[in-house]
Amino acid sequence: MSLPNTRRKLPNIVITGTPGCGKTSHAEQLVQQCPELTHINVSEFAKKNNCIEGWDSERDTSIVAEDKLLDLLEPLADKGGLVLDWHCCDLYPERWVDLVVVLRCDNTVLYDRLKKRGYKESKVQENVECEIMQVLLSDAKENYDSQIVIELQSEQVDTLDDNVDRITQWFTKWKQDHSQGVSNKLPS
Ligand SMILES: Nc1ncnc2c1ncn2[C@@H]1O[C@H](COP(=O)(O)OP(=O)(O)OP(=O)(O)O)[C@@H](O)[C@H]1O
Repeated sequence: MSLPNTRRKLPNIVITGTPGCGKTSHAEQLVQQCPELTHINVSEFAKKNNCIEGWDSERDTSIVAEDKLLDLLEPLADKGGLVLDWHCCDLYPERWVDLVVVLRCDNTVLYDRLKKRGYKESKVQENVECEIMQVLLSDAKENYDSQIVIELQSEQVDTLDDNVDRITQWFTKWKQDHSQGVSNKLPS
């Protein structure tokens, strides 16, 4: 098992969940509250950096060249302080990741959000079924230590605020713990 790199001064946070659950809304609010963190919308990052290798017409979505994407993200992840916002979470090496936030959403609310986006019915259904089957939660638990995986509901604006406050508290504590750890290890 490759453990997180404790030499980083800032943690890396993965925000995952079924499309429409609120990953980008959470990530944007989190970096507003914690300006030391950098939000990476991984899907946009992949497009901007030519990491798209095709189109999945059945799923109506781009196919991402994951190896190339990981090579580009690696130096950023080594520095730390990333908020990685994408529905996939099982591709990042364990050593990069300090916290995995899995956002969950009520099926009816999610259905309405995806419909509002103009997604075709089959894509809406596929995503709602993915949420019902807890696919992203299972992926997170299978790929990372269960102690760093947290599940948060994301139906209302109030809960979004509460969730971001909780992640901010975790971030502040992580920094405190690790600054003590680093100073303890300094040679006399
Ligand atoms: N907790 C919440 N309360 C109210 N509205 C929310 C909440 N979370 C997300 N939304 C709304 O749901 C919609 C989808 O949110 P968002 O784009 O953040 O989801 P996402 O998971 O990043 O989607 P994608 O994976 O497709 O990028 C937006 O209109 C957003 O305002």
